[in-house]
Amino acid sequence: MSPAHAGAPDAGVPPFDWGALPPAALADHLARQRWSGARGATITDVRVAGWIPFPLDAADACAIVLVEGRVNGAPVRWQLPLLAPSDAAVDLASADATAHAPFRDALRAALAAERELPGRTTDGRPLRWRARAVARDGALAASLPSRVGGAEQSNTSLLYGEAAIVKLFRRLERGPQPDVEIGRALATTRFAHVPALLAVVELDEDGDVTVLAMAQALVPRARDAWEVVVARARAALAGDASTESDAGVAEARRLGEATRRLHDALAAVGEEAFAPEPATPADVRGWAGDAARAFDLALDAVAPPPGEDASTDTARAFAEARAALGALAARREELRARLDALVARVDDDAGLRIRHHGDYHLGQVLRGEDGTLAVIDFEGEPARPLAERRARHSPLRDVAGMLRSFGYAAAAALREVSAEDDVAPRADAWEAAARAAYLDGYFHAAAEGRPSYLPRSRVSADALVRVFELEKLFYELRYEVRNRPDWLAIPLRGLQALLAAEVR
Ligand SMILES: Nc1ncnc2c1ncn2[C@@H]1O[C@H](COP(=O)(O)OP(=O)(O)O)[C@@H](O)[C@H]1O
Ligand SMILES: O=P(O)(O)O[C@H]1O[C@H](CO)[C@@H](O[C@H]2O[C@H](CO)[C@@H](O)[C@H](O)[C@H]2O)[C@H](O)[C@H]1O
Repeated sequence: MSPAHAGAPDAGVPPFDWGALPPAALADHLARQRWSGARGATITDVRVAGWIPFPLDAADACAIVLVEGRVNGAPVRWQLPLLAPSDAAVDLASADATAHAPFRDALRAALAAERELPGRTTDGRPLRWRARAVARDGALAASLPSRVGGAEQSNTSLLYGEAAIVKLFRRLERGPQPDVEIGRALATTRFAHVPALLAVVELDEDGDVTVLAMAQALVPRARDAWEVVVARARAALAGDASTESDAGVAEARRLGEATRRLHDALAAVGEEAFAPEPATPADVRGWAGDAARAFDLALDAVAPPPGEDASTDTARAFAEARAALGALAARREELRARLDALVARVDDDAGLRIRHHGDYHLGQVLRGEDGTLAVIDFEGEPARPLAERRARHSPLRDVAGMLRSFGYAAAAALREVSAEDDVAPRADAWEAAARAAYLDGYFHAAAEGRPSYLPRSRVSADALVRVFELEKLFYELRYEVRNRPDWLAIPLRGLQALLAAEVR
């Protein structure tokens, strides 16, 4: 690669030709990252689409590089903050600027100063990187020790002391980013369980705006509800029912109440993009269709990859999932009939479609040291297109997501105990108690009665939750195939339980 002119370099920093990064090295790097959403996939047509030179105090060339490619034929765009790779082999993993403290410092300073930086596309059109403050509370003003977030996540988060967290969105789509949109909107409501939005970074391409990053107030020393609830499930399995597990059920009820408050607030935001709309019988049929389609996608996802080595643990997990989904495929008509019966049960009593969280699970609720809850990550399911993630939907989809998460927590605790301990019935009992408490918290949180966004009858509400749980479960099977094949058994356990209840 020839170092060539690449925008306006800082004095003393050797210029670097970002446009000449080899597509093969980029494709290989992306296929290894969870944040690419294409881990293990073949990424084709990879190219550098543009870059914004990012000045650092240190003498390293750095840029926010925009990369385009196709995953299974669909176009995807990513942002890669990179330092100029020093080796001829172009090791992009070690060039990731987020791992480099001077980059993190420079990013914080740029956010605090609301900097604008010029860049250009590979074909010479201008780009603008623009930081904008949302709250001027000084959380980003001072230099603080920074680190890269350690959580398993879909993007990359940078933490600054105990003050702020900056999330760099990795897969980019033009238009409003729901995480920012909902964070801003909730700040106008009485809903207190959301960290303050501090700043936003946008990319301006001749008036087309893409959100690149957001800064939020950090909840210091937070534990997420996943950690807390799995600990409770573990205690329940150990037979310590009197203390920890009872507390787990109380925690589930509190989460139910917080979810209800979240939906109350989202339904009350006075903006066009948030205005509730009626959920029609056609919508309900569409949601059942989504669940059926999610099943087909899950079935495709567990197909053996070409040249699979059947002796590996991953191949065995795939084979197990294939067998379970294959058995269900043979009963496809039955599944369809069951979905139709659920649709009929709801009829015209589906409530309203409102903005909702969209990827709600225990990992999305933080618990501060004082026990305060904070809901994060309003981006929606990362694999869905932006338009779907911003669409209004039944809020019961979030309820179903959290119920699935209790199933995950029970299964995760179960995985830790020896197969000889016959504790599966205890895991089932704990999950049933947590589910019941969560639903009780959600439906009975308020003395003021049922809000108009919920179905009038609990029978309709429960039927909708069932449809969304099935859809989520099939989504999870696909998610685990791509990201954690050794966790495939978890949604499979949920599938068996749901089918025992639903398809007879
Ligand atoms: N405001 C916050 N305060 C403390 N930790 C946070 C905050 N926001 C996110 N985190 C941490 O960062 C992780 C990833 O955040 P999340 O928004 O879920 O990212 P992603 O969209 O990439 O999955 C969370 O699981 C949590 O551990
Ligand atoms: O990265 P995101 O948090 O936006 O969401 C994705 O990753 C989640 C896992 O980190 C995944 O959630 C699934 O696993 C959780 C336990 O790790 C469990 O609590 C959830 O119920 C289960 O769906 C989520 O589906 C995915 O979109």
